[in-house]
Amino acid sequence: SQEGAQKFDYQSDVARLRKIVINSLYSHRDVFLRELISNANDALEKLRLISLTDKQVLEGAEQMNITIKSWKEEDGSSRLYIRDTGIGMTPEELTENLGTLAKSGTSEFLAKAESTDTTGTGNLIGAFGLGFYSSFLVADQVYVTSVAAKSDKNPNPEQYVFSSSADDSTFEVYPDPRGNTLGRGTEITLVLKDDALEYVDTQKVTELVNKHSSFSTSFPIYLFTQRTEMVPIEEPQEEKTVTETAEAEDESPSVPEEKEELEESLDEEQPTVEEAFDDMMQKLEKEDEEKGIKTKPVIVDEWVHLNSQPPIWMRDPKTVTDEEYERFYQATFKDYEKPLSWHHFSGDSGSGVSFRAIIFIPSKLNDEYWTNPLLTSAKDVRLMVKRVFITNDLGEDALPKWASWVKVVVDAEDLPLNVSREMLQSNKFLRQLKSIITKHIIQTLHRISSEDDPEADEDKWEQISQAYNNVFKLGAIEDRKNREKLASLIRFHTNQGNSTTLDKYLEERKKGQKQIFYLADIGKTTDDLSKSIFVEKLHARGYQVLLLNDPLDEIFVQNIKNWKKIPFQDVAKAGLKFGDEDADPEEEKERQQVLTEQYKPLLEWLKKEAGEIVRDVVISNRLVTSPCAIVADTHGYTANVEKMINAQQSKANQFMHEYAKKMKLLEINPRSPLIEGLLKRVDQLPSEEEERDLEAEDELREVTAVLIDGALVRSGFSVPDSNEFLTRASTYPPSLSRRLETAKADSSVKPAPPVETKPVEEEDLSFDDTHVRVDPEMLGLFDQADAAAQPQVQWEVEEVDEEGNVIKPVEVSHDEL
Ligand SMILES: Nc1ncnc2c1ncn2[C@@H]1O[C@H](COP(=O)(O)OP(=O)(O)OP(=O)(O)O)[C@@H](O)[C@H]1O
Repeated sequence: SQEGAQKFDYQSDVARLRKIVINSLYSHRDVFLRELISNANDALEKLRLISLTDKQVLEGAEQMNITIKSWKEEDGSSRLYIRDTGIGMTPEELTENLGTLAKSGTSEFLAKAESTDTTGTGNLIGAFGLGFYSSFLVADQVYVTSVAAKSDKNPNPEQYVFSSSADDSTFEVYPDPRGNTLGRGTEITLVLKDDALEYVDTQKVTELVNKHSSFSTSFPIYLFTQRTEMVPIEEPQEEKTVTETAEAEDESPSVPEEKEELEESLDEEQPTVEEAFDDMMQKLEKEDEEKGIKTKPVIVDEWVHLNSQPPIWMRDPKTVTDEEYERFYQATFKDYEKPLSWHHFSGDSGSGVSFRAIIFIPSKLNDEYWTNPLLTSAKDVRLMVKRVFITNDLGEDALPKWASWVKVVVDAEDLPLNVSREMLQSNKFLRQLKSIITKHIIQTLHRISSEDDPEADEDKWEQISQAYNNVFKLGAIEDRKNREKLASLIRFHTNQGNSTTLDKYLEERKKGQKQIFYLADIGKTTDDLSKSIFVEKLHARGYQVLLLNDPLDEIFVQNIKNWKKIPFQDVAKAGLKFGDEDADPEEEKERQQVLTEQYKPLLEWLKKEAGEIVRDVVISNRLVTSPCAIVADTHGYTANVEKMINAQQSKANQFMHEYAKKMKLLEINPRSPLIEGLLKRVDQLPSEEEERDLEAEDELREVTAVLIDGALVRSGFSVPDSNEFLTRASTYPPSLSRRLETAKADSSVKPAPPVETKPVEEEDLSFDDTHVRVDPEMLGLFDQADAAAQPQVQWEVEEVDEEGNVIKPVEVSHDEL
């Protein structure tokens, strides 16, 4: 062990992590280079950021870059050096940063990794990033040599070494006996394992850097290479550019100032293995001999600039391949899955700032999003100024809440480099950024979904729809300005077994139809919903009903209220109209009156029996085979809303709730034989008080109770005492139970008229808005205090498009996208 060395035990989590890395990730070991370069890049970014306010940190090393060198030592070991001139580490930081794991969620990660097979772990790495410990995938022994940047606190930083072998449970930290050779920054020395010698091959390294790091690293990466040149023998000139191979290893890599010249050599073939070298020599000698010149081969050292291409967002989108976008996304946002889609654009904001940006749509939302969608704030808007990373924390309001999942890189040309908290609020460009990004997300989505856009992609839209359908609902509720555009993206299931959008629904509506029919019941399957008694007649007649089973649905519908002026109609509520009711409303009224008169005794009887539950009993126009249904009055709660309200902790207005709960109607189906039978039996009851048949009344009361309870259940409401219902049903005389089950109504219906051909605008539409509303706040969807303190207006920032035109806050129809 080295002189002055301090020995430390790894923190237990580190020991576990290293074990996982070493044991199970063999097939993923290429990642080590990406991880080390990413750390180097981070260290350089930190340095650059501090240097904006404290110039002295730059002392010690002039340039900011990353250098990679592979070398075969005299002792036979092959080593890979990855060095950066970044912020560096003090000996305390070496111990702290490399000996412990500070990351949150580490333990869960470890537990997961230890319990999954290697393929699963491969994915985990991508998501988690193993960082420095991945070194041990390829190295038996690792040294981290580091000199921290100069600061007031640390005016004379010294060079220290962290040393650890792959199978040690301890590590050492000691002062470097060579003194300060780095100037500033960190050098990782990997003593490669015998089975990892492929990484000394410069071509292999070049390949890996190109693949994983070249787009995401904003500092130059140089790779040490050697090239053979033929030098004429006659003129024994000083070999300035030629170094003996053995010397180079002592020298810490210093990168030539004239980088440009060297870049071309990237494409040239570089002999890296001995056979290739010999071949080359022979060829060159032969060529020179042919020319009659006497030459000898010499080896020229070179630092080749690997990432000489401008960063991906600065390039012309036409020149960037899909694969490059995908790799860039995965490396930058640490997602092991590919993005579903992206949009690369540039613009000029009204405040004169030109910028370039790429927005990415991840393959799925992370779990956090739905735990509290309105409290999550955007974490992945990476702001750069002239290629320099500034921040990925643009504050609470960087994006609307519904869009907090989007991943963005944005590079602005003329923004002060020291973006502070206050600046985020006061800078005009940064304030505009939100609407610029939002607008582009929506445009991208519309392009993929719209049927007549050249970029439309049905399969992709299917995937996006799967992952983001609810996000669009949330967006339509939250973001009033973009409500229409977001709502038009939502897909709904229907009773006809397909899915549809609101626009398509209107296109396919029937003649005369002036309502958008929907049935909402949280948690039911769409299959269950399609069998609901409220849907039966609409379905039989051929009308489309949207089947909504997500908690957000009801809130969405109630917030937007109508689509293109056609109101939504809950089919479980009063007010349902087909739109083709008999031409003469008088006639219809008359028929209703005749029926009401005919059924009067039964209606009265039922009203007495169901008085606790419903406000009134009426003849139904919505039932086909079912004998009866419980329907919410216009001002009442449907079963779904009642469920949502009951789930709420605080029932602020108890009186209102009790009132709304009572606002139900019992509708009976005059065509049901059961109802007809019931009418007969009520009629048969003796009318004179003294002749009452108490036994017959009791029996009838039982039948009625079963019927009402059944209606409650089938209408989605809960039965006051469901046990009682079951007992009642089971104790009922078998003959009657059987009748209850088998009695079938005449199920013939009149089919709906053909599809409406007139556009919506030409129709005479009027609707009332007296329906009971579910207030999103009441349902705890929005944080109440928050919502009160920050009214909706907070999103209404002044919007300026990329061309600099102020966009007036007028409603833009989604067709204009
Ligand atoms: N080249 C370096 N220069 C300066 N500090 C470094 C360097 N490499 C690592 N570190 C320090 O060591 C810490 C641990 O590194 P490690 O790679 O294990 O995790 P990370 O970089 O924080 O996370 P991850 O790589 O998973 O994103 C870093 O956070 C950083 O502070």
